[in-house]
Amino acid sequence: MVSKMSVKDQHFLVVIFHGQGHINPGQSFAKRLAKATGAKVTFSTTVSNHRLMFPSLTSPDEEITDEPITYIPYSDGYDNGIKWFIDDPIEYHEKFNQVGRATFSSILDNLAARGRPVTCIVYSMQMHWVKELALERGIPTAFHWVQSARMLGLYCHYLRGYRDLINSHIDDPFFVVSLPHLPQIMIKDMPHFFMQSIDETFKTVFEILLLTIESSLKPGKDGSKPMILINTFEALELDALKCIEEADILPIGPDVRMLIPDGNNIDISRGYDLFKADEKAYMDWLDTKPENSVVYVSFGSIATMSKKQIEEIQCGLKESGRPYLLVLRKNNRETGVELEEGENSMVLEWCNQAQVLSHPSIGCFLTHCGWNSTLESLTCGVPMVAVQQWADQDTNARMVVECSAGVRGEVNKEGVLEAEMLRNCLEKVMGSGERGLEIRKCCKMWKEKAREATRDGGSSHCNFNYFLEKIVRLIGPN
Ligand SMILES: O=c1ccn([C@@H]2O[C@H](COP(=O)(O)OP(=O)(O)O[C@H]3O[C@H](CO)[C@@H](O)[C@H](O)[C@H]3O)[C@@H](O)[C@H]2O)c(=O)[nH]1
Repeated sequence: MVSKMSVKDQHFLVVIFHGQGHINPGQSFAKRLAKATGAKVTFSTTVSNHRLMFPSLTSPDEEITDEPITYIPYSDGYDNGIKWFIDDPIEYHEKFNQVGRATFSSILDNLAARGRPVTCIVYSMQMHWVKELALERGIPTAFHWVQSARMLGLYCHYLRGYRDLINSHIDDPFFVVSLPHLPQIMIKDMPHFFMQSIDETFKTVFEILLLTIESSLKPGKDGSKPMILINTFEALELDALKCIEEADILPIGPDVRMLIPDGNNIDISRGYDLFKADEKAYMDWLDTKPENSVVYVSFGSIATMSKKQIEEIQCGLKESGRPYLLVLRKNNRETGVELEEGENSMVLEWCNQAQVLSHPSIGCFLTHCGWNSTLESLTCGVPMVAVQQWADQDTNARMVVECSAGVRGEVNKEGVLEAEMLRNCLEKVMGSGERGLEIRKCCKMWKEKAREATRDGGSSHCNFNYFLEKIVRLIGPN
């Protein structure tokens, strides 16, 4: 058990790369940290994201305290959010490395000058310079990996000797690769960053990603083993967690919005989002629907869908005869697609996904398999139809099928999930056939295991305490 007397005097700084997929697990982790320790916790993301999270501030870059967390933004050099990092990644990352590093460094100086020196930094993807700054200043760190352990394992194997094997078979999608501690995997199910045909955009993003992983594996200033906190749980990825020996690998998840830290109650309280939730009374609408009847559709905060894809999805959903809740962000609406709404369908711009997935009427999640969505679905026991797009999503979709939490919606040659395929998938997952029964049984099991992990004495709870104990050991009592 961690001595609260020593840990509560610390000041944790959780610093996050921009994007909803990073901000959500980061915020959940920060809240959990504050609740478990009573220590000061500061959360920092880019100015442009801070402005979206707090749109009504008088001064847009203002520090804000919403107990128990204080929010202080750093700049990535694009405070108006004009250049999103994949529009021009080379220019973005050049500026991000300079401006981000400098402004983040000033935050550390300012906090120290105000008598609130940071004693531990938890940082996320693409931010290799945080580790460098922390090493210079002797501040202990932990890397917060917000994707699956399997993904981290794949990247580490790629870095540690398997790059040539993977690259030499990259054009053979069905070639099966065997890697230590991971299930055999076909080339087509590997992270799309491995594909040599990817353009410069993704190459740069990938290089920075690898750089961050490499730097996260460096020991601390005192030679201590580095710590990697992973947003997953042991029961889901026991083997994959053994891929890396150079660091303390600590699965501490699921860090999802609906779980109260260290408890098994449901906390539907909102975190701060980059998008405004739709004002339609969607939760009331869900209340009118029978248990396990509604299909929830969302493709996360980045993916865009073609007009054809949206039409096919709407058509498949309508033909399935099942009620559906479809999230389509503004950029998807600009395709000019006609949206159909009626008694059995609702289209939203954004919602509180954790709250929606926790509603008993939800029977299936048609998802792009971003890691947060995948984990949220598992934590809520909702079966999935997986239609992956990029990055880690192929690998996540593969895992969904392997752990019988859903099926994959195969796309046609144009990359479109056709209406008929969608209808069949929904029938497989929600229908009365054997496969559906099996999937629903497994989803209940995953829901229980995910919650078990974060309860007192659960594996994630113990790993979280190990992290706190180690930090206190590294810092020494104040
Ligand atoms: O209407 C919505 C739609 C989404 N969400 C939330 O937004 C987050 C979306 O995250 P995720 O499912 O991971 O998708 P992306 O936004 O696409 O995340 C990016 O970042 C993830 C973490 O690195 C990767 O796994 C993904 O592949 C990558 O696209 C989740 O927490 C959702 O609950 C809402 O709250 N409301």
